[in-house]
Amino acid sequence: MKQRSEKIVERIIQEHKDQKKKKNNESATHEDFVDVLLKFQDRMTLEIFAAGSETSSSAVDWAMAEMIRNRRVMKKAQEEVRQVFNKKGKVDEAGISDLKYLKSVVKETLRLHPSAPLLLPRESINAWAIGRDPKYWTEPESFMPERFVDSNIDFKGNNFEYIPFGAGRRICPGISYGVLNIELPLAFLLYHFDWKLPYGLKHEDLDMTELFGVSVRRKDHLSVIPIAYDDLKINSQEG
Ligand code: HEM
Repeated sequence: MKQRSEKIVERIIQEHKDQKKKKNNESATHEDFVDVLLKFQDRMTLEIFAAGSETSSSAVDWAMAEMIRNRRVMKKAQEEVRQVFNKKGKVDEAGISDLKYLKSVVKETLRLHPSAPLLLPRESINAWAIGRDPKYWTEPESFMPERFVDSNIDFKGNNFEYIPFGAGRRICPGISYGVLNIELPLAFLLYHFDWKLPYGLKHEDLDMTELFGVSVRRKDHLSVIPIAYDDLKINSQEG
């Protein structure tokens, strides 16, 4: 029964799409309810895709850059990830909740580098500046995930000094998905690889210049050399 009704809906959608193609060449266009729904669906899909992709990928980029610059943090986060997933030999979603320190790394990343710094469309609020305000944060310019380890501050907009996802009625509806979309790739990157900078660059000299816009991206692409964990394990067994 379900299959039959799905087929009927699919046929209606296809008919409307075909008609739309035909109508594009004619001046007078008449839209019915299905046409409007199709338009709405396309826009929604696009908007949700846009809202959820660059925000998370820019956070992953900044988290990696901060950890590469702060070797102590990288070591601690990597040890945690490997300790949690070593038995399984691979990273999976189920183990992410055990990554207490990595979760703090993500929080600290979004404090210093909120993906939507001006909380668009609320241009009057600057989450970037609030996250670095010395009234609320000790050593605000330092990357110290420890500040979140035993703290109650979360992403839900209850603490106005920390609002990377906004607050109140229009708070980001994609928080859980967005955060997982940062934590999971980071866990993969830290589990499977060690990271070093090319051309003998010093970690502490890594350029962190920001490029401001709707989002705050790195001005320069992050170029890093991955060293596979499997190779490291083999080398340490041989040596
Ligand atoms: C790191 C990831 C993300 C960050 C930092 C982020 C941040 C934000 C911020 C600051 C807002 C504006 C809140 C306000 O106006 O007060 C927002 C709104 C929104 N976000 Fe996100 N977001 C992220 C991921 C996502 C994902 C994954 C989705 C969807 C799957 C999503 C969907 C939306 C939508 C639909 C709105 C508009 C809500 C409204 O106006 O009622 N976001 N987001």
